[in-house]
Amino acid sequence: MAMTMGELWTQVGSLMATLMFVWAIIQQYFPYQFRGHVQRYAHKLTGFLYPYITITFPEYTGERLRRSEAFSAIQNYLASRSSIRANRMRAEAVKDSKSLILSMDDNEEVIDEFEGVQIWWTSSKTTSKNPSVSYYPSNDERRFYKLTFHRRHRDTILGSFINHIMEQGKAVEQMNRQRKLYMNNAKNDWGHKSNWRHVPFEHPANFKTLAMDPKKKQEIINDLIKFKNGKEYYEKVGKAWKRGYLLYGPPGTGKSTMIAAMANFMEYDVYDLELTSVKDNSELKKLLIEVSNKAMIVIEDIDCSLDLTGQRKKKKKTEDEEETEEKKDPVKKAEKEEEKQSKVTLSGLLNFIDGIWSACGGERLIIFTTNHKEKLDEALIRRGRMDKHIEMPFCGFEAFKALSRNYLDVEWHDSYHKIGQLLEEAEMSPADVAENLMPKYEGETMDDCFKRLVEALEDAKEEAEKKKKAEEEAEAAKMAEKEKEKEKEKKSKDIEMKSNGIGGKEAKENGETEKDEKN
Ligand SMILES: Nc1ncnc2c1ncn2[C@@H]1O[C@H](COP(=O)(O)OP(=O)(O)OP(=O)(O)O)[C@@H](O)[C@H]1O
Ligand SMILES: [Mg+2]
Repeated sequence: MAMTMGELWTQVGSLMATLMFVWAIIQQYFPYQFRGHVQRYAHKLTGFLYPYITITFPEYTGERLRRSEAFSAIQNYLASRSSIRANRMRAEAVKDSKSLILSMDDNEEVIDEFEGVQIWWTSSKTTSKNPSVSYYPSNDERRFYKLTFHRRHRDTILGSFINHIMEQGKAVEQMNRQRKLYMNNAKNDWGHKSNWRHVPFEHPANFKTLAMDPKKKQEIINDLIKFKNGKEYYEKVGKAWKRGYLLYGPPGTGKSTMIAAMANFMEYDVYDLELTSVKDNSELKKLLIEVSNKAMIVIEDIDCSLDLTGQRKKKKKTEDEEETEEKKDPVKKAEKEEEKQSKVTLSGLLNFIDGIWSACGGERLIIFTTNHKEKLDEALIRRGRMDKHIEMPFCGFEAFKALSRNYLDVEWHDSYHKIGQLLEEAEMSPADVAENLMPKYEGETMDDCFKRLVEALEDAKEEAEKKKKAEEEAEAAKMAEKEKEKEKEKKSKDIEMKSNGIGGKEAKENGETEKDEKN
């Protein structure tokens, strides 16, 4: 019967112990010069008797005893391999991980397989005999994983298996990682080493509950997947691995919700950049350098962030007017102060998006949102900077259906036809539709919610009609005014021409008399 690995080890282990004991005695009697030769022969003999290779991965490495990346990767890799779970496991809360990591307990052994090659993993620990005082908790207890395989598979293991476990382990770590929402520190926020502060990112938005045209949604999902898997492609075409999205549309149409859904889908950290808190272009650059890979940099309401458009301040107010306004509204005053202090320019921002520094690090999405796309500088949103422009429109019928599925768990209702028609005529944001669909008190029925929505849509329709009528009237008045102006201009031109005509004749006559006199 074939010997199991455990039995083989027991036998080989006792043989090795005997050999080591004999070797320890022998080396006492050998002169120093011969000891190297004897050691070499001893290793050869061991290799002959024990055809397995072992690799040890200690938990802490280096002088400062940092937790080894390889150890963590193996821990995650083994935890993800359900087929090779050990009987005794230990659960650990690892820093930045959103769930407990289960790994095999000390002195456990599991069998793994890679490309038909059998591999043995053991987890052990050594305890130092001279415990010393240290800041590092595991200084006297060193854990390690040991990988054992037959020496005939050396190339497979060293060539591809080690890379495979590192990649797999890191991917699992990425999935288990507690994602973070970063925000840039205000200039006067002293005492922070980093320019970013963070909190756990726990937004529940996802593409399933995001209400929008399904085709458009799928297109965005496909675009994101292509980007995520596009490392080689970006390398091939010589482009930095980043992509810009511009989300535009009226308030409450789901731009911020879309950002959260994207971040959850991609499993990226989110860096919410408040441009008004950035002192100048060089501070902006510093912030960029600190952004990690697999991240999403978001600048919300880009048209309001800074005077990047040159058009934002529509009407110049007099200093007196501004002063009285600021006195009345302290928030406005604070905003004004911030604006005065921030010297980030359009070119600084363009550099931030696709300057040479933006390529330091990969797999990043840059997202801008705005309610007024037309106000933005063309250079800021051209393809290459903002590669994909996504319009978030008022609520359409498909988006409404998704919202009623989310909020009321319903696929169809008698009022759907009417609501569909009203949505075409009235302009209502998904935020308003959702608010009307949400039950307001215990026992409020689905019918009540739909009734409320129909009423709200009818009001909105009326409002939209009024607005349209007012706009048409204003347009007509403007046209009439223009016509009047034209008429007035024409009249004054006619008068001018008439008077010029007479004047011209006189001038001609005068000119001729002058000529005659000369002759
Ligand atoms: N398309 C949508 N799908 C699902 N929920 C939505 C959608 N649009 C809006 N909502 C709901 O309305 C609320 C407001 O939406 P959100 O903050 O995403 O709008 P916005 O477009 O970012 O608005 P603003 O331009 O004012 O920042 C969200 O909390 C969300 O619940
Ligand atoms: Mg928003």
